[in-house]
Amino acid sequence: MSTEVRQMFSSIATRYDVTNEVLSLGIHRLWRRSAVKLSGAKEGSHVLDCATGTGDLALAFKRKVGSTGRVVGTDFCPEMLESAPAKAAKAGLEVEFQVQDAMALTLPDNTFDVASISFGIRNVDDPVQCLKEMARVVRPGGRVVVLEFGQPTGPYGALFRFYSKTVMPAIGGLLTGNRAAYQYLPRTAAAFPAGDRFLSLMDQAGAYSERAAHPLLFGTAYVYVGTVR
Ligand SMILES: C[S@@+](CC[C@H](N)C(=O)[O-])C[C@H]1O[C@@H](n2cnc3c(N)ncnc32)[C@H](O)[C@@H]1O
Repeated sequence: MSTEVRQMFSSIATRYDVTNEVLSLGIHRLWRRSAVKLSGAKEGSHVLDCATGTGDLALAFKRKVGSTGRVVGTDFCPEMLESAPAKAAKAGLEVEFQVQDAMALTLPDNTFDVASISFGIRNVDDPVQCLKEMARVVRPGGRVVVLEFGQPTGPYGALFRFYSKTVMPAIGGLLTGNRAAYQYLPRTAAAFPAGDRFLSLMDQAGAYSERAAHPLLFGTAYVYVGTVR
């Protein structure tokens, strides 16, 4: 499973950013800002961004933590990471990037104030293991922040499902040449436990003293925040 996921991301890596921008109408930037705000990261904080892909959330964190802070962006797909260092350099931001599997990080315990993952946790083989692993590398009292799609309901939800099932694969396929990837991404988003169901995964991880779900745009996405025991 993880090999197929890695190959899929590798095939869309060079077109990922432009496709993201078009398909989200730029809204992903606002969502990332919310994730950074809710993480409690401040000047000087040490942050790990898992499944960082092309590094957008890592860069948003670096803007927050400043030159005294440290941000490490990790992903298990080297091709997704490829453009990240140049993006950071262009923005004048110093971020470290490493190839790492979010389910088995080769980083010491209690290293970071915050660990984050955006639109990545639904792609890992075992989200509970990933939540444990992220908590392991965060100091007690620090936070784990997850940004992930939800399943909005009502008339807006119907519109969103139509958009995900038809518009996303068509445009994503056109821009990347991999229509299947843009069928997989909304399909996994529709099936992934959101809201209270994700909070119970956080409970199963047994690593958080508090956890909360913050809906964005009528539940189109959520920011989940866990305080590490
Ligand atoms: C939809 S992209 C999101 C990228 C980025 N976080 C963002 O918000 O744009 C999902 C990313 O998760 C990565 N990924 C999936 N499973 C992973 C794992 N087990 N360990 C590390 N990265 C993983 C993929 O390589 C891909 O870059």
